[in-house]
Amino acid sequence: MQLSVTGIIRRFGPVAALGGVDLDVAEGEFLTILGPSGSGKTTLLKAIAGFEIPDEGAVRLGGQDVTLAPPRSREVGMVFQNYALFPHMSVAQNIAFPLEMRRRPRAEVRERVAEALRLVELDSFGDRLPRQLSGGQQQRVALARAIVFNPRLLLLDEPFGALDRKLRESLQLEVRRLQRRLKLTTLFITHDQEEALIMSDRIAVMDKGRIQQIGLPGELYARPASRFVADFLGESNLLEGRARNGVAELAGFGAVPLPPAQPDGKVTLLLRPEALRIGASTAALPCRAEAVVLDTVFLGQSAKLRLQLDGGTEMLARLPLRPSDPPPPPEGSRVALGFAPEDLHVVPQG
Ligand SMILES: Nc1ncnc2c1ncn2[C@@H]1O[C@H](COP(=O)(O)OP(=O)(O)OP(=O)(O)O)[C@@H](O)[C@H]1O
Repeated sequence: MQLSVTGIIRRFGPVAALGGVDLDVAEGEFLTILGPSGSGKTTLLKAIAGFEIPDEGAVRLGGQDVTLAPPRSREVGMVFQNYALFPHMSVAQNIAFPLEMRRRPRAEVRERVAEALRLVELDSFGDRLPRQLSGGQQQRVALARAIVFNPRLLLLDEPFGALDRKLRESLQLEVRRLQRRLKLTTLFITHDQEEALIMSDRIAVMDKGRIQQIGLPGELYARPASRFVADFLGESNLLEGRARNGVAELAGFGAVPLPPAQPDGKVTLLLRPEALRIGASTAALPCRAEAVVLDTVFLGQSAKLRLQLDGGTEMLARLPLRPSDPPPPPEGSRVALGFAPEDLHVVPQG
């Protein structure tokens, strides 16, 4: 169901955990709130779930104002990082709990629990206790419990935080598949930018109690609206320079052409590490410099290089590697670097 948050403010003493948040999540959309620790993500989720009453602003679900409604009445499913299953109840009893609370008839409970178990692929685990399951399985039970009553909205607060990488990745895909299939409006919280890029229809980047930018993952990555977003989402080279007559003077690279209509004055330019090329392939590029390799990290399908330009500026490059490619240049070697000016993004000042 459509969720709309308008002008939410929540203060704790002198701290404004939320400093005026506006957010619309469309029906069936998977929206991620991405932000560093302390940016206000959990406080926002609590205000939406009904565990925090905001000082100002409103929360609407399907057009209905629920700002002051008790959590139970909102019909919202939630999954947290620490599974929060009832340890003395079986898996099936855990999943049945929200239905029992709603006093659903026994036959319906049985049917819905079986269906939820099937959806999270734990059909044969109904009689086990939570402690007899792995972390990933427990989190799937928590998910089944959150969706078994057909919630109007699903809230996920760092649900994979305690899991190892492989398990995280398979659960990310599983949750996404399930969410699409059930067309569940979902708000997902993470501080992991890679997870946000993998899972989301849209991402809202939060900092200091405010949404700094909201958009499609590709849009935020390619055209961040501020230095903070450029830095927080993905790896970045942020180059400072001065623009004059459509050209910026950049240390090491010389005059670099800027996009049309760029006013004169200070500019911050974003160049993603994968846009920086090194070695022979730079010969035909209009923006070139020389650098020393400070270190090289081999990552399997790519290598990450930290480079230092002659003027002292450090840059990051990411080189895609095929199995037949020669090894990347080692530490201490001198290399040519270059990029195409169309790969630059001018980061708005402010
Ligand atoms: N009950 C509270 N009392 C006082 N301050 C609080 C309370 N809850 C949150 N805060 C403060 O509000 C700010 C936002 O906290 P919040 O938990 O929403 O951040 P977060 O983005 O979810 O962080 P994390 O990723 O670490 O969970 C922080 O500065 C926090 O210290």
